[in-house]
Amino acid sequence: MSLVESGTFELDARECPAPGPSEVLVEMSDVGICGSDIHWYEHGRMGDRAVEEPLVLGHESAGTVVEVGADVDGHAVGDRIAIEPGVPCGECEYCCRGTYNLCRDVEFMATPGTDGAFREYVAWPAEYAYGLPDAVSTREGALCEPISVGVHAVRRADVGIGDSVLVMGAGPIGLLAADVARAAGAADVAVVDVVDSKLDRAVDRGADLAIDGREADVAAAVREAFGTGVDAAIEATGAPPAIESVLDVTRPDGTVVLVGLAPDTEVPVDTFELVRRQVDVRGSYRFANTYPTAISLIAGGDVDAAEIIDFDLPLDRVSDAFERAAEPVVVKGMISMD
Ligand SMILES: NC(=O)C1=CN([C@@H]2O[C@H](COP(=O)(O)OP(=O)(O)OC[C@H]3O[C@@H](n4cnc5c(N)ncnc54)[C@H](O)[C@@H]3O)[C@@H](O)[C@H]2O)C=CC1
Ligand SMILES: CC(=O)[C@H](N)C(=O)O
Repeated sequence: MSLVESGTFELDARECPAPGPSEVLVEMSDVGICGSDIHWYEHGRMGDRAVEEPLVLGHESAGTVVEVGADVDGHAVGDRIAIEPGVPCGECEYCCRGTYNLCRDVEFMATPGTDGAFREYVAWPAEYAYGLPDAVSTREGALCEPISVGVHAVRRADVGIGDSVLVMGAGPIGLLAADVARAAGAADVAVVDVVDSKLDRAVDRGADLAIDGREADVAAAVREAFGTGVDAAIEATGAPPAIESVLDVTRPDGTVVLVGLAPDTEVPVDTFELVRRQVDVRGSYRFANTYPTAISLIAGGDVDAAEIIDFDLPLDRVSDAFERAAEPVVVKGMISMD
């Protein structure tokens, strides 16, 4: 199923790909709809990149191996796997350092030039396919991708035992990052959002404090609850007012990790305050070396991946699914390929 222009998907018949020697052929079963898929669907472009050829969307995916390339070890036909959607060049400075999320030549699913996972079969490098244990369904395994964004952000935030953490935004990234922060040892987790049902959901999932960003002065609410501020804050909205206020919620020597992405986001920054309070402000881009951790977090019950899913629809209802996934109350929509 390809996006041919903004708002239009078309079913196109393609040959089943043949896996290369180091690839596995995967029959897809579950694919999540990410905010970036919705952005491509609604606008047909992102920044300076546009959909000029039909593009298969979907990069949160899992399925079953149906064929293995001649050189593949460690995967067999019948294995259920989650697919890591970015394949880096493996040769640049960042790949060599292990921060392959920063590779400039990465081929990332569902971006122009690299088809995504809303299709029956995907041939993918075995190195970026991860076996799922019995305790993890393919539906949950597909969500290793947004969980990985959370794992990377929590690592960037250096969250440790006993820490207090604020997560701005209770979308999929925020809710999953909150679970990951708890698993990393956070003793107190506060979540901010501007949608009632999402605040309720954060509390149901274990947040100690839910702050309504429409009503509260977030920094004042944080200080009331946590004294001089939280140890770490993770921004997962991309909304300028939230970005502005997240810079003011940590204690002196705290860490703010910016995950939220929105084109052309500019916010006023009081650098004097950031310097005086010695705040670390860090970006967090995609993820590297996170899939095994994401799988263990689901298997161990630390991250409730299934709970964030609001609906599953079949591939032939992909347009309905995208319209529904874009509703502000929806956290995660999935396409079920079976
Ligand atoms: N850095 C990276 O590698 C990645 C960044 N992202 C970005 O992270 C952000 C979060 O992703 P999703 O959870 O998928 O997005 P989402 O749009 O589903 O969730 C954002 C949440 O923020 C809430 N929100 C909006 N304005 C707010 C405000 N002023 N205060 C508090 N909450 C507010 C919304 O109600 C929503 O629940 C997006 O900007 C996305 O583009 C997503 C994946 C990877
Ligand atoms: C990592 C992501 O999920 C993001 N949507 C992206 O395309 O970078």
